Amino acid sequence: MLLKLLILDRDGVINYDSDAYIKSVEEWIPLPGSIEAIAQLSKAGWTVAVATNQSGIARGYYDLATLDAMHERLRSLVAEQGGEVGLIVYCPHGPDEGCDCRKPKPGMLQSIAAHYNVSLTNLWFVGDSLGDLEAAKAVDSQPVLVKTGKGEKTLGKTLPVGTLIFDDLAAIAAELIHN
Ligand SMILES: O=P(O)(O)OC[C@@H](O)[C@H]1O[C@@H](OP(=O)(O)O)[C@@H](O)[C@@H](O)[C@@H]1O
Ligand SMILES: [Mg+2]
Ligand SMILES: [Zn+2]
Repeated sequence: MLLKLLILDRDGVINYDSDAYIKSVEEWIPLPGSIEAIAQLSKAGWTVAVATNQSGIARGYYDLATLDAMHERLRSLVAEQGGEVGLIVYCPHGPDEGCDCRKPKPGMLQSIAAHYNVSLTNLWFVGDSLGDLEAAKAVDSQPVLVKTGKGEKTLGKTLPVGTLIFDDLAAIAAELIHN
């Protein structure tokens, strides 16, 4: 049976983003409807994974223990709604380190697809930044833009051909669960 896998960007898709980075669990605040959306998708048989740039680690704004605490918070909130979060992959590197995992490079998408042994082709990757969409396009996945976080600003840029656009994660969940 084909695994129903959905990959999400984190900041600006699941939780509020900030130009000052999300530096603590207290600053990590879910966007309206995002926890419920993930739980509903999970309960409908979807595996929901996360691919997130976290250059704040390289910049020294917060440490790995804090990042893990944010992700434990995400997991517990979704669990409270009866759902679960799959693999969370992050890039802790800075823009100048030349790593393979920092979006718009597709390394994190490739890692997640390999973990679940699924094809990246047409796999939906949901993000709010152009780099998210470009990462998806690079591996023939389906770029999906949400208008939350930096999404409205990203809308003004030249998007990869075929990018799907939704208001928020709740709208994506409704689309995937009911179609
Ligand atoms: O949206 P995801 O990938 O989950 O995470 C984005 C964050 O890592 C941060 O990425 C930074 O970009 P730089 O890494 O400084 O280019 C800035 O855009 C911050 O506002 C943002 O919080
Ligand atoms: Mg983002
Ligand atoms: Zn990296």
